[in-house]
Amino acid sequence: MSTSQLIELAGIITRETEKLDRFLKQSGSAQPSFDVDGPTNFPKMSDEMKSARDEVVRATRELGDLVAGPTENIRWMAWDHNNSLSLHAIYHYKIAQSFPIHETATFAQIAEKVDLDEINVRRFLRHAMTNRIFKEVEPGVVAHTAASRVLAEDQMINDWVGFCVEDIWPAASRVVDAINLNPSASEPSQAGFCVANNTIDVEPMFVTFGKSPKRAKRMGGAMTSLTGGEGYEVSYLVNNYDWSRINASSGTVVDIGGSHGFVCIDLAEKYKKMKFIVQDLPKTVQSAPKLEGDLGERIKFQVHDFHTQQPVKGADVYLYRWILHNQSDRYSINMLRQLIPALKKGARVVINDHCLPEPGTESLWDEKIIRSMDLVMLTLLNARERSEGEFEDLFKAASEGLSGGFRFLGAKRPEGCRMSIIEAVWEGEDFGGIES
Ligand SMILES: C[S@@+](CC[C@H](N)C(=O)[O-])C[C@H]1O[C@@H](n2cnc3c(N)ncnc32)[C@H](O)[C@@H]1O
Repeated sequence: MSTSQLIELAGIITRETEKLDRFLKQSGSAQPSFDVDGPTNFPKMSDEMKSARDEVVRATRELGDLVAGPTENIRWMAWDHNNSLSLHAIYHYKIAQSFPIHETATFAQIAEKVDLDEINVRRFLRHAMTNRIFKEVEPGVVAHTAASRVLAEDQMINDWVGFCVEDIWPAASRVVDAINLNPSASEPSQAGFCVANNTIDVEPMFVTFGKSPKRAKRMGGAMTSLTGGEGYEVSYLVNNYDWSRINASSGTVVDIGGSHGFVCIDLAEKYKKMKFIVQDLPKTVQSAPKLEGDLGERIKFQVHDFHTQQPVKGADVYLYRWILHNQSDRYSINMLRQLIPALKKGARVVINDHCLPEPGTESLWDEKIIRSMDLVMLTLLNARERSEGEFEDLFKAASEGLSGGFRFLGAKRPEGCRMSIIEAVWEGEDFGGIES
């Protein structure tokens, strides 16, 4: 009798889990645990161990889904929002912070502390406990777990949860309405977020957040929590692009939407001859820290709206990091066109963003994260993540009607990195002029 898929998956789980277990023991690392004192993250590990861990996650999910069957899976998947609901209540009422992590509290004590009816405290927490957030150590008595401890102690995870449950979730529930109203889904002020916030055709999310320091700060923390994780380090961009070629000719990089210039600072520390212009909106440029000495000499800040014509002519690289995924195709194409009057022949446009994989080329879990990111961009801004082919299409559209134009050079994802480096070269007319 041939081995069934179930047994095959179970075999993978056993084999790969044994590898992980050996690694944890040999490295003297703590065993994973749901206990309040359990580790909050898996320890750093080699690529081989990372792939063992990925296999355990993939195979256990696949096995679980197979034995549950499609009807059950769909039935309960459609209830996923209840996870957001109990998490929202915990976030909103600061329940994780309501009693010390090594102590217990009754539902009644928590209710009094957070000023919420006991029946509601009980039902939110008993639901969250099914996700191992808190546990009931004896009837009516609650203790922390590793997960509730993270909520109690990690401000950035709290920001992430708050942004997801209070900003993204209500907006996601209005995306279909937003598309029905405006099927092209290309205007940032017509996104699901705007329907949910009564700002449709009034203003995009960033303007709404600009009026609410609390929401803006929370989104900042949420982004730091996401992009501060493994696979998002600036070092991947610094170490996986041929900057030495630009450095050799003391070339210039324009970092468009470059915030406070931290990418350019890292590049400038490694490449001593390169020069940089960091462009951003007035408020961001004004609040950028003053750079001293050599860094101050080589890194300049400039106010520039990237929807308007590029003022720095003849630079070697125009860099967009975490920029184009905030824009629909219509706006992205316009932004690339706005570069053209500044471009010299051979100038490079470098994009550092997610690049959607071909379907089925990554684990379902990794694919789900990146495809969810694409849905979130739609939800908040009518923007999108793109595949390599879709990036190429942007450059083709920006070159339309021009002789030469952009030649797409491709996308590459450095090993271990979640983002890709996407590049095109300008082969149209030389508009470089004098570098400003
Ligand atoms: C997601 S952040 C990316 C920052 C940085 N490039 C990085 O790698 O983290 C987007 C940046 O674009 C800037 N920005 C937004 N709209 C802009 C505009 N119209 N013109 C120039 N910069 C803009 C924001 O102020 C912010 O610094």
